[in-house]
Amino acid sequence: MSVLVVGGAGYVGSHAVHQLLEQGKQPVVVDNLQTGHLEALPRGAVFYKGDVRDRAFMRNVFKRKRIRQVMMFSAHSLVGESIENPLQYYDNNVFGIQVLLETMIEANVKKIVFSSTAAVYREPEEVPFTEEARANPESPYEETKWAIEKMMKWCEKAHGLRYVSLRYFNAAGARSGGLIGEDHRPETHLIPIILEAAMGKREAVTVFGEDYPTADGTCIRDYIHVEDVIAAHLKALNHLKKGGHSDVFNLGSSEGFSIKEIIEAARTVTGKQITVTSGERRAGGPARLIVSSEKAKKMLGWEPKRTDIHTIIKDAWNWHSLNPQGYGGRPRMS
Ligand SMILES: NC(=O)c1ccc[n+]([C@@H]2O[C@H](COP(=O)([O-])OP(=O)(O)OC[C@H]3O[C@@H](n4cnc5c(N)ncnc54)[C@H](O)[C@@H]3O)[C@@H](O)[C@H]2O)c1
Ligand SMILES: O=c1ccn([C@@H]2O[C@H](COP(=O)(O)OP(=O)(O)O[C@H]3O[C@H](CO)[C@@H](O)[C@H](O)[C@H]3O)[C@@H](O)[C@H]2O)c(=O)[nH]1
Repeated sequence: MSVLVVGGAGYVGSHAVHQLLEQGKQPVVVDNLQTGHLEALPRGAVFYKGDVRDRAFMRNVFKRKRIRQVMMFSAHSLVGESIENPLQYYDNNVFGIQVLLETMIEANVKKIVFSSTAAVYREPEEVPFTEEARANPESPYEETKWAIEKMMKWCEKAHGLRYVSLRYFNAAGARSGGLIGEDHRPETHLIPIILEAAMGKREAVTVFGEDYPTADGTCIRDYIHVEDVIAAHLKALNHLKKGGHSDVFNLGSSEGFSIKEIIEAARTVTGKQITVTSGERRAGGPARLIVSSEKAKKMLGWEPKRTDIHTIIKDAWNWHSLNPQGYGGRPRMS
């Protein structure tokens, strides 16, 4: 059974490709490689280089392969950049999935698992928060994810599409063995930045704001192992395959860590000195974001396995240590 993985050469998507193969499924990857890496794809994956917004290209992919289900990862996904370039975000994220859904429906493929974000909620008063918390996107990035969830809902009504939307926060860690991992350029995410400082690739980590209303003044986030994120995607595919209805699920560890706690954990894991400097608050950065994943556990049977923050950082450190230049210069794996 072929599963189309749009954005499968990216950080999160490439972990999906590897897990799909492991489960005996055939991943068919579409990626324009704007932020993804060909070297992240195993030989067993079918790869089509192209843009999801290109209708003719997408029609051709559906013609050539018998695709049954779709996983959608491709997007622009930086909050700050989206505030500066909103139309670029609507184009890649909203128009991108519009073309995907059009070509899926034409090809009579009606099951999709979508990577949303838990940032659609902003900062509810009570944490951890459930799917019932009020959505309140505050940046074009989050707004596009929210709009896509509604787009899929209307396509269900009109065309019988069935979807699962997974809302998560900070995906981190890497597949064990160090073959694939996080390599964003430029890197903006906290854990890889801390590890680059530990490796001496950058002088210091700048903490964005130390005056938040939290115990140590730094932002608290919910970090989730990327392999657990993908395990939930596979459970969601299975839910749809078995005839399950469309739904939205939060994914998280239900535990929050402050920036200073993450830095301290990274010092323990790596045994390296990590220099820290103070910086201004980053735009669109709420103090405390922690989700409840009880619904995904109950309805999808999902159980995250790598919840310990030291394990998450250790797996990321293994990838960084084995690949100090990221994917740069590395041959495609066999
Ligand atoms: N990384 C996180 O912590 C996190 C958290 C919540 C949600 N998400 C969501 O998960 C998804 C994947 O995130 P990521 O960190 O792996 O990002 P990424 O940039 O590593 O991966 C995105 C992939 O999509 C490809 N792509 C982008 N636009 C495309 C287009 N128009 N056509 C074809 N391919 C295209 C890129 O080349 C890349 O390989 C995104 O939708 C993101 O919003 C990520
Ligand atoms: O050099 C840095 C980088 C980050 N931070 C802080 O560390 C925390 C985590 O930052 P980061 O790893 O960039 O994640 P978020 O900004 O929380 O955003 C992530 O989580 C969002 C919620 O889903 C996703 O939508 C985004 O794609 C994903 O990047 C935030 O408080 C940042 O302000 C620093 O202090 N210094």
